[in-house]
Amino acid sequence: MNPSTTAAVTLAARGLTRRFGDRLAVAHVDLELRRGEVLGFLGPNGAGKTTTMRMLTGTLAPSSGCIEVCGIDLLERPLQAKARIGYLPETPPLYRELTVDEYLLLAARLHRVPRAQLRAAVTRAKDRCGLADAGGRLIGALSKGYQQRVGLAQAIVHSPDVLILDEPTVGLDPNQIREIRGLIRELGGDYSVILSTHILSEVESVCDRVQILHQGRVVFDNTLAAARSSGAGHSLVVGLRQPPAPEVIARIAGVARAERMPSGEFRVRCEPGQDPTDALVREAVRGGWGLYHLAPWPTTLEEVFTQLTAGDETAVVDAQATKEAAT
Ligand SMILES: Nc1ncnc2c1ncn2[C@@H]1O[C@H](COP(=O)(O)OP(=O)(O)OP(=O)(O)O)[C@@H](O)[C@H]1O
Repeated sequence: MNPSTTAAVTLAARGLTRRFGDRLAVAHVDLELRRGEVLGFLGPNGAGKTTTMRMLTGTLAPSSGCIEVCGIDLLERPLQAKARIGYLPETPPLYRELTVDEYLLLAARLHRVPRAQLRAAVTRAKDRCGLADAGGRLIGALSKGYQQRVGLAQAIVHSPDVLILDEPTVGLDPNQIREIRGLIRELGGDYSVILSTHILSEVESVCDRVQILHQGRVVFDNTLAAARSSGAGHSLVVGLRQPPAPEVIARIAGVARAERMPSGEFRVRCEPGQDPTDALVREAVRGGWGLYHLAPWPTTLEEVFTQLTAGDETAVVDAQATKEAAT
C-alpha cells in the first residue's frame, strides 16, 4: 500500500479470506476505513461479519490477505497494530463483580496504558461514555444500556484510532438503543468506527458509508446516499388528481407494473433499461389525469439490502453492476 495515499486511512484490509475446513466463510474482502468515518458492516446472519471483525482485531488469523492499522502490518507487528484498535465484541467482556472503575483500570492495564496515565485514561473514557458518576457502581447492578457504555469505555480507554463494534445494540430496549447509537455517532467524530450489524435502521442513523457482505463477499461498498440512489430509475412515484385505473398506466410503453399506494399516489415500476417518463407525461396530458407529481422512487437501504442478499450468484453480479452505476 502506498503511504502517501493511505495517510487518512486508519484501517485497510486486502483480499481478506478465511476458511474453516472446506467452508469459505470470508472471501477476498477489501476494506478501507478513513479517519473520523463510521462504516456500517452489514449482512444477513452467517454472512461472515463476525469472522471479518475477528480477523481485523487480530483475534483470528486470516487464511490469506493482509491488514494494516495506521500503516502497521497486523500480522507482522501484532502488538503495535492492536494497540491502535478498540474492540467491543458481540458479547461484551464485562466482569459483573467489579466496579466500573476497577474494570476500566484493569482494561487500561491490559491495553498497556503507562502506569502514570492509568487514572487519567479511565476518567477520560468514563467522561466520553457518560459514566462520570458511575465509577463506584458494580457492573452487575447496572442496566444493560449502562453496561454497554462500560463496554464502549473499555474499547476506548487506551485511545485507539480504530473502534470495532460488533452488534452493539443487541438486547437493549428502544431508549437504550437510541442512547448507544447517539454515543457511537459522537465517538465517530474522534475515532474511525466499524459498526457490524444486521439492523438496517442502525446503519441509516449512525453510518456514513456501508459495506454489505453476502456469503462472505462484499456485494456493496459505497455511501448511504449512493445506496439510496442506486435504485433510481427502477421505479417512479406518480401523483395524479384524476387517476385512471392502474391497468391503464401499466399499458404505457416501458411500464412493468403500476400500483396505487395508501397515499393515493402510484408506484410505477419500469421495465429493465426503460424510462417511461416521457410517455407517462404524454398520456397524462392526453387523458386529463391532472399530473402533479413525478419523481424517482426513493430507494431505501432495505431495498438495496434485499436486492443484494436475497439470491445467490445473481445477487453478486447485480451488486457489481449497482456499484459500477453508483460510482
Ligand atoms: N469456528 C468456526 N468453525 C466453522 N465454521 C465457522 C466458524 N465460525 C464461523 N463459521 C461459519 O462461517 C460463516 C460466517 O459466520 P459469521 O459468524 O462470521 O457470520 P455473521 O455474519 O457474523 O453471522 P451472525 O450475524 O449470525 O453472527 C458461517 O457459515 C459460520 O457457520
